[in-house]
Amino acid sequence: MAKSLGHFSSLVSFTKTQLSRQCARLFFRTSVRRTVMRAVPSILSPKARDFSLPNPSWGDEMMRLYNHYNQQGGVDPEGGGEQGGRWTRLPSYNRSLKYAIGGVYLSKIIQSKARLFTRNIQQAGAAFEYVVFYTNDKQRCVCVLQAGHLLEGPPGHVHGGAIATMIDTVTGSHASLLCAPVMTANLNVNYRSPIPLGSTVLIESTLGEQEGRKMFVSCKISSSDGSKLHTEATALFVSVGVSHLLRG
Ligand SMILES: CCCCC/C=C\C/C=C\C/C=C\C/C=C\CCCC(=O)SCCNC(=O)CCNC(=O)[C@H](O)C(C)(C)COP(=O)(O)OP(=O)(O)OC[C@H]1O[C@@H](n2cnc3c(N)ncnc32)[C@H](O)[C@@H]1OP(=O)(O)O
Repeated sequence: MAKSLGHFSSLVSFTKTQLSRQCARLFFRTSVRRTVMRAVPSILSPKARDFSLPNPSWGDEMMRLYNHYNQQGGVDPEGGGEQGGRWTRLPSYNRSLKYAIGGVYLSKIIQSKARLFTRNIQQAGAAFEYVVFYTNDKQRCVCVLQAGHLLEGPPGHVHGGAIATMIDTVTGSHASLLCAPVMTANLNVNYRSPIPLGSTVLIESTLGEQEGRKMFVSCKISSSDGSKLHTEATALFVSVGVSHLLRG
């Protein structure tokens, strides 16, 4: 009896040692993994950051318009609600290719360090803060843009190149919704009135004619209350094969 008890207690202490070793190993592995994950979250994080969600840099006007379009069944303030006027938010990542279906391998082949131009400034609110919504029928898109202080052109106002960038981005995203991948073949911009730095504006994109691979899109930028027209533009997008992107 005493012998079998001794056997039992040595078995327990052996199991305890094994368990504590395993726990220590597990703890070590977990804490190492946690440290690595903390150190390089952008590489290992399984979840991509969606830049079109609110962040603390968004001002009252940006938030008001975001909430307006984001509400389920939110309708166009200009009354286009019946014609596909429900708005859906378009997620936005800084690696559009990587997060497209089948794009993860292409993004490695093309350029692993590539980041979307409008989403690569670290400081929230410093440059392009924007969110794009599209209608059910995908005929229209609206973008709410808050233009940060790094986008200055004429003193106190937004740079024309930054405005053209946003027009290209919104109309390009719009064309991509219907036929990705696309490339801008032509962009015409008429600057009607300057956009104050720091202001929130609306960029509206409307799909025009579609002829084979060609998609014509028109666009206007107005003040957030719609009272002032800032910019008008037309764009032509041509849908391309993936091989066109690989050719360089
Ligand atoms: C799995 C992959 C997924 C990838 C996509 C993933 C995600 C996308 C999602 C979101 C994207 C996010 C944000 C979007 C942000 C920004 C968008 C930015 C887009 C750009 O910033 S992009 C850079 C600037 N862009 C270029 O760097 C283009 C250089 N260029 C070329 O690459 C070629 O030039 C091309 C492809 C345009 C055409 O070349 P091509 O050989 O394919 O076709 P071709 O020449 O035959 O033209 C076909 C028909 O278009 C007519 N046509 C052509 N060009 C014209 C012009 N300028 N004016 C009037 N008509 C024109 C022709 O007259 C003919 O018309 P027709 O058929 O009637 O004869």
